[in-house]
This record gives sequence, C-alpha cells and structure tokens, in this order.
Amino acid sequence: MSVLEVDNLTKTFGGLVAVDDFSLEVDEGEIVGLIGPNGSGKSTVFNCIMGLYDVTDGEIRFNGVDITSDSTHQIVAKGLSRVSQESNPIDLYSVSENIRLFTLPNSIRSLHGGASDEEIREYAARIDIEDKLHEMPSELPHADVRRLEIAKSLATEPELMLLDEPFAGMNQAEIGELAAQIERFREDGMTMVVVDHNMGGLMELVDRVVVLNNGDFLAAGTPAEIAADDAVQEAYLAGEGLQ
Ligand SMILES: Nc1ncnc2c1ncn2[C@@H]1O[C@H](COP(=O)(O)OP(=O)(O)OP(=O)(O)O)[C@@H](O)[C@H]1O
Repeated sequence: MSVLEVDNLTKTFGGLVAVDDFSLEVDEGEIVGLIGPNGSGKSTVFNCIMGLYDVTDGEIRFNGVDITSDSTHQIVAKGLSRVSQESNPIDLYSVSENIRLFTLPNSIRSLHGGASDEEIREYAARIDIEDKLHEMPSELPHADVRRLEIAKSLATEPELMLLDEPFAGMNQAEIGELAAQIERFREDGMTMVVVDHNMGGLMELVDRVVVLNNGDFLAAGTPAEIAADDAVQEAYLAGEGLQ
C-alpha cells in the first residue's frame, strides 16, 4: 500500500512554476530517491508535503488521508518528518536538549517536559551520536551536526522521513556510514524519500529513483535504469552532470 501519494502537485511562486503537475507514490518500506538538476523543484516538493508551502494545485495523501491543507504540526503528528538541507541546532543547548525539543510537540510528553533521558539516548543511538549527548552543537564535526538533525527528526517518531541532501559535505567514509544507518531505519519499519546530489551514495541506497526536471516529472526507474537513461543524462549535462 502507498504510504505517500502526491497527485498532480503544482506550486507556483508568482509567475514561476517551481513544480508542474508532479505525481509521486511511495510504498511502505521503500527508499525512494528524488533527483534532478539544481532548481528542479525537489525541495519545493518536500516543503509542500510538509505543509510549509501552500499548494497551488493537486493533492497530497499520507496513509490514504488528505493532508494537503494540514499545518506542519498536524503533519508531523501524523507521522511525517523532514530532515532539512540546512542544519539549525540551537547553539545554546546541548545535543541532548536539542533532541528533547523535538519530543515536545507530543501532548502527553510535553506535560512531563519531553522525553526521558533514556528515550533521548535511544534516539541518538539510532544514528550513533549517543556519546555526544552532552556536547554543544558548535563542538561537533559537520557529519555529527547532520546526524543531530536526523536525531531531531527521529525524536518525532516518524513513519515516513524525507531527507534533503543528507550526504552533503560528507566524505566517502561518512557517506557509507550514513547510508548504513539509513538502511537500519528501513529495517525498523521506516519509509524514506531521499534527495541528494551525491549520486554514488544515493544510487547505492535507494530502491527506486524519480527524476524531476524544471518542476516536471522526467523519468522513474531503478538506479541502473536511471543511470542509463538518455533523457536524464541530457537534463544533467545541461547542469552539473550525473556522476
Ligand atoms: N520560497 C520561494 N520563493 C520563490 N521561489 C522559490 C522559493 N522556493 C523555491 N523557489 C524556486 O523554485 C524553483 C525550485 O527550487 P527548489 O529549491 O525546489 O529546487 P531544488 O531541486 O531543490 O534545487 P537544489 O538542488 O539546488 O536544492 C527554483 O527556481 C527556486 O528559485
């Protein structure tokens, strides 16, 4: 069954059509890659799904329920979460406190000041930063700051996670580690959509790839099919190239 259905999504900014009649279905337990040259509309699709942008046209359903007009808070409460391409930890708070903040929207927990220390440790352990809980974000190397962003997202207990450029700025070893951690989330029952420009890391990880170009659906297939697709190669050659 489809966990996420994006039907004929259109998003305009004034005269600019950022996403043009785009559809996407994601099945339970899948890891889908959403790729496309710079400015093709990938982050806009994520922002529409998360209720951060008003949708111009189309419908978005999560587990069969229309969430198109829901607020971000309602969408997160239903089990969707996004790891943004920018890291924005609160520098005055420790890693642990940053994660705890994301457990607060849950009304039962908020009465008790968020998740317990043990629960925070478990979220951090899922992304291997449990030994960094007492550090400040500014003391962390880049890869751990990105892992903290993922831990914050895990703390909302998502069923479906949207990851926007998780591999950006990471070296090959860090990309391999993160891909293995993301694979573990799937084993724990999570469904994911991943946007990234690092084709090596992404193509190894995903089951299926959907390609956007100028806000339009261009192609879909297995990583091998997409790597060999002439239209995809052409779209990328106009930009940064498909590596
Ligand atoms: N808030 C906004 N206001 C106006 N235009 C926007 C806004 N957000 C995105 N756009 C425009 O929509 C188009 C798609 O942008 P988007 O960021 O979704 O692309 P992307 O595929 O995620 O790009 P990248 O890979 O560079 O992150 C671009 O032309 C961008 O300038």
